[in-house]
Amino acid sequence: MSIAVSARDVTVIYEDFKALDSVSIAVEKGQSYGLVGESGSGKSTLLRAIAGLAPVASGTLEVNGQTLEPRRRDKAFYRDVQMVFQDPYGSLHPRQTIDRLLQEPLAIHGISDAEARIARALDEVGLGTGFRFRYSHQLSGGQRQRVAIARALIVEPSILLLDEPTSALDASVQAEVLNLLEQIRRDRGLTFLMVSHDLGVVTHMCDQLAVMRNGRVVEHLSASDLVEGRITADYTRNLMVASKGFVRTQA
Ligand SMILES: Nc1ncnc2c1ncn2[C@@H]1O[C@H](COP(=O)(O)OP(=O)(O)OP(=O)(O)O)[C@@H](O)[C@H]1O
Repeated sequence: MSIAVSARDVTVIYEDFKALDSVSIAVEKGQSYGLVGESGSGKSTLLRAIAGLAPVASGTLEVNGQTLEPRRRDKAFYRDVQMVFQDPYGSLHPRQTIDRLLQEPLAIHGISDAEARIARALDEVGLGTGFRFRYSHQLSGGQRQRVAIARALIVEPSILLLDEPTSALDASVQAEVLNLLEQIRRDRGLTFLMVSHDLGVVTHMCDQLAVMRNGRVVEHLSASDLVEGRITADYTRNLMVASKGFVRTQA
């Protein structure tokens, strides 16, 4: 099995604060990998380090077999690795139409068949072309997050970095968006690296996970390790108690 994303002994230091301390993970191609831990444990910092947005002091990052320079990413990387953020209000300009928001990444990457791609992306996220000329401020939180996902998908990445993609949404909308993401992952054969503070969400979505605390990985687990109780760290047990449990989703 080939590796899509690898971090080896990655340390990130903000001024004098060590936000990541020698963190290693390996995400296989096509896998859905979770990063879980309480607030401030370093989950988003790891995603940002992969995206070239955090000051990596030491260690090695690789994407699809290519070693990444500490803070430089080439254009092909920004097409192949897309991020979806927690806040669908902050990440989409409210005064732009959905059409404009979807055209933007196509223009950045010099992709020409906009009509077909916009129609496909809107269909894939369950919005349809009727939404194309609406403004993002006219949409609900769940609809906005669908647009954010469409914006990531429209350039045909192989990897999605998902930073708490549903935690700003109501529970029922959260389940719908998680189901949608899982469907898209399967249909497109994508690799997911997904951050959540909620072990229930990660267990539902991910095959493998790393439990993080104070900038370190406490343990690496598979989803079945969790379900069958093969846990070694008390910290992970406490997270399980604090999590909402499994997110109930419709098939
Ligand atoms: N730009 C920055 N400058 C200084 N410290 C930072 C910066 N970004 C993050 N940190 C610190 O690094 C630590 C890890 O932050 P990070 O955002 O990765 O945590 P997290 O696990 O994603 O938390 P949350 O679930 O609250 O988003 C925190 O203590 C945070 O205050």
